[in-house]
Amino acid sequence: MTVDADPVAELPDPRDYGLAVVGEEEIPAELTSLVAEVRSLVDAVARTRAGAEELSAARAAVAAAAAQLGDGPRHDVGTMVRRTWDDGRVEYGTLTNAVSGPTNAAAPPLRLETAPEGGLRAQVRLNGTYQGPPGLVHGGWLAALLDQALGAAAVAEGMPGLTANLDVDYRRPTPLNTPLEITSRVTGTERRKVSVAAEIRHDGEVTAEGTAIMVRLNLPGDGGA
Ligand SMILES: CCCCCCCCCC(=O)SCCNC(=O)CCNC(=O)[C@H](O)C(C)(C)COP(=O)(O)OP(=O)(O)OC[C@H]1O[C@@H](n2cnc3c(N)ncnc32)[C@H](O)[C@@H]1OP(=O)(O)O
Repeated sequence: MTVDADPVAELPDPRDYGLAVVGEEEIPAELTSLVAEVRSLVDAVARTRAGAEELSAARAAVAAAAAQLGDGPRHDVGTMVRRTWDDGRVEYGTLTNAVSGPTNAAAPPLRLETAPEGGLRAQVRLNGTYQGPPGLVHGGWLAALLDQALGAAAVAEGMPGLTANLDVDYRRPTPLNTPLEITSRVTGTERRKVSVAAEIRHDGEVTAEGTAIMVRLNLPGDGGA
């Protein structure tokens, strides 16, 4: 595929588009650990065999926690989180992104990093709440993980866009509760189309792989058509 679209030199500040922005470093450590607790709680609730008394006590404790946070201040839906990479690059994602939002307890604990060989990589372990077939990750979640990694690869190259097309191949069953490696990279650009590829591996073997066309957002000063 021809490469005829340059990445934008600097991504615009979402605040210029009316979106609130929170710096990743501003997320309190207490919130990060609360999110981790809630993820464990959801898994525990999904598989508990506790008796009625314990369940009632747990429900009351959860209701108390919900009441404590329920009336407090909240970020607006659409709030962006700003991430500053070691080399000074800045990128934005949604704070409560369904697949990697750092404050979203319903999202897997996915954090993509720059890979030494180019593109992005992450290690993630999916608990029982991501289950499809017995002991295996649900294919919809695998597609979601690939979509996120694919989109983030384009963002990391300065070419944020929306997924126009996503192809997923499931090569092998993907187990729960074990480390999975996710990799992604840009493979080409053509006008506003950014081609991206990603894989999920377990024990070094590809269990799922995907390709996508991300259509770049029309941003001021970019090289897109
Ligand atoms: C750190 C943070 C990381 C964040 C990562 C986020 C990852 C998550 C990504 C998502 O989940 S995005 C949400 C799911 N996707 C959407 O909601 C997109 C919905 N679709 C649209 O909004 C529009 O269809 C779209 C923006 C994709 C394209 O509409 P446009 O009017 O802007 O573009 P246009 O139709 O002019 O097409 C531009 C080029 O893309 C091509 N194209 C459009 N749709 C296509 C398609 N489906 N398949 C292949 N190519 C496609 C089209 O042929 C054309 O190619 P050429 O330059 O060669 O002429």
